[in-house]
Amino acid sequence: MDSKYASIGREKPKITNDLTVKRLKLCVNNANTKKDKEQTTNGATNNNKLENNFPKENTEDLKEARKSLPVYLVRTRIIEEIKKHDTMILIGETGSGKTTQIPQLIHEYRLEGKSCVAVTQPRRVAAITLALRVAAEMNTDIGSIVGYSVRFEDVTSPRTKVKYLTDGMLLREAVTDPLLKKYSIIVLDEAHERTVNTDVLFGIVKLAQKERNGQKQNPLKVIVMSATMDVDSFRKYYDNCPVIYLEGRTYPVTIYHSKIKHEDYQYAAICTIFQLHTTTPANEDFLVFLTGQEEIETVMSNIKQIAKETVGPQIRVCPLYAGLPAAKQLLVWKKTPPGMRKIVLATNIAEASVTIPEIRYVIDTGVVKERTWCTRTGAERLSVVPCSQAASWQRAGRAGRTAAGASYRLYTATDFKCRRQHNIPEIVRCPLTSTVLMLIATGLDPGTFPLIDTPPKDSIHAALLLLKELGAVDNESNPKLTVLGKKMTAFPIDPKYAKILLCAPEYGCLEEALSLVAVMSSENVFHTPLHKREDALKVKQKFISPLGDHITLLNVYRAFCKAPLKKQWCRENYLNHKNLSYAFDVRQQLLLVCQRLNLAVSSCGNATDQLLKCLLSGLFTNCAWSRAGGRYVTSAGAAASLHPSSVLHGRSANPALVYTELLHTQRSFLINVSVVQPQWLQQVAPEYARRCRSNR
Ligand SMILES: Nc1ncnc2c1ncn2[C@@H]1O[C@H](COP(=O)(O)OP(=O)(O)OP(=O)(O)O)[C@@H](O)[C@H]1O
Repeated sequence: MDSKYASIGREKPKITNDLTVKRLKLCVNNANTKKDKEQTTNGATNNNKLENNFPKENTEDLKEARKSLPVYLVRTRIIEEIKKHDTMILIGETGSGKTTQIPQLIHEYRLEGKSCVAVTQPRRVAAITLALRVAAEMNTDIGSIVGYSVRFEDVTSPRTKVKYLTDGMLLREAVTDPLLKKYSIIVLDEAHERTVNTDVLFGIVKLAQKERNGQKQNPLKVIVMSATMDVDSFRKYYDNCPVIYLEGRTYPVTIYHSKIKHEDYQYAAICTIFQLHTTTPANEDFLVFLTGQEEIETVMSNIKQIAKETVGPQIRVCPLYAGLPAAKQLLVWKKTPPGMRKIVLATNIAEASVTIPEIRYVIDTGVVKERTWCTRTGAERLSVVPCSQAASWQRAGRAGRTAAGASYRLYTATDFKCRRQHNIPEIVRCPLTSTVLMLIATGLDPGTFPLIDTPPKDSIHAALLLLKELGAVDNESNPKLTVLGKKMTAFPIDPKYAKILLCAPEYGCLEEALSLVAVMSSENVFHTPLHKREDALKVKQKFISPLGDHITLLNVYRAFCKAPLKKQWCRENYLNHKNLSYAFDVRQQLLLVCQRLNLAVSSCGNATDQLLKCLLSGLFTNCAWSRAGGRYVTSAGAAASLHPSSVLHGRSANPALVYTELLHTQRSFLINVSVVQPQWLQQVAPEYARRCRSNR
């Protein structure tokens, strides 16, 4: 072993028993119909205090639990290493105690001095639950010594010494404080995730450290952590910094691979759930990885249906995905009564960092929804792809945290071995407009900024061009932020959407623009169950505007706000209550930013032209022009059709449209589309109109 690689701790991890599962059989017993007495937990709470859903544990028990963690057992060695090095990489098994213990130890040994230790997380649910857990372990209120900061929510105080925050939030802090002077130690956790934000943050922190440590004033320590990261790339990036391997885990996790290849992973997941459900004790909960909200809702309704006809403990099914309001996400942590099984259906947001205490079995479908982006056309491709080996290990690591567990992989061992080892960094496959804007706002040059993996040159160029056309920067070659651009950075949303809000006072429609941007920031608000499709479409008619999807969405949102019994009203109108409530929350937050910027909040009433022009002022690059046969061509020259979900689908063609998204599946589709007048483009974005005329 390289002498730079230290190894601390106990025996090797026990996570790699490769066993195989037999062909799964669905266990349904019609003779023993059991009513699912549990009313769904979805939206069952109007209690917005997040911590109320988080189980409270006895302080003495928590102290004992801490003492058994591998990290705790070697704490003095770890502290010595942290004292010795400015930067280090720490690799430790999932559940070994990296994220909850290292920041606490730093504070116990007062290594943070007079300032604070920041611990970044790629996802908000992880940042919140970790802070709650650590506050409980330290027997302190959340928001005092231990706090968290996530988009739209800052639960910290001047006393805070250990702060969990999303990497997006730390990036936003870097805009006003590029040297991150508030922190003496920054822990970059879950480094393997390779989101755009994490990758950019690595660079920001590296530059801040170089500057601060060079001046020998207020030096900064950096600790990079993960269970499954690509150590060589990171080590090279951080100038061959030392790597500490921490061995040992608290409980073993047995891995089972499917013997056969499954054509339908949802079906295989349901079969596995019921096979385990009928053969394991009720207090052993399940965590199932799926790819998105719609899939989770389908599987959830199947489980509830099958459970009615199956012998076994009562079931509570809990969804967990990014679009779910935070208070509802935390219902996953609420304890079930004895004799009831919890089945958590989650996207990859539950893949890293989180501990859901009673989870004993992970059911890993082995897939993830991944977005890729085409620089030339602006089309996004959303596809379900096999997840990396690192992701599979992380998923398995959600079991075995408070007792021994197992992970059932619904793919074969051979399939696993053929998969890529690590995630493809998001930075090489996603649009970079927000990132480039943030870098410029922080005073950094996007062209020379140090990144672990360099994005395609085209992506940076496309981002700079768009920012120039949005009026956020003055030019593309040596970009400086304009006054408008500076205001855009105040909004935690895509610069195109921020531009819509900033232009809205000019069109007298900020009330409506806020509602529309909030709904567009949420997942689909329409709920169209397959077996009630006709009914749902009939009910939808009353909201439909002949001008298209945006005004239709606004009609839905306005009606939702007026409805006294919102949940019932949503049910009757085939609308998704969760997503509309989320939009409501987002609108409140955006309104606060608008008020801070002194924007005039007026309403255009039914003057929809004003609102659509305003929409176009942010989305002018998203225009499509009519062609023969009901087809359209976008300003960037991509041929596309209206998505069947659009209210304009099947109606006569319009000369010009504005769309929210261009999605490529088997074909290219325009999603969320409205009718605009062709001459409006010239009025709202004359420079862009001239440039794209050649494509029409
Ligand atoms: N909310 C919680 N409820 C119960 N136990 C918890 C909770 N959070 C943490 N723990 C306990 O602390 C252990 C360590 O958790 P921690 O998140 O620090 O591990 P980690 O090494 O960072 O894991 P990962 O790499 O998966 O993020 C867990 O395995 C579990 O035993």
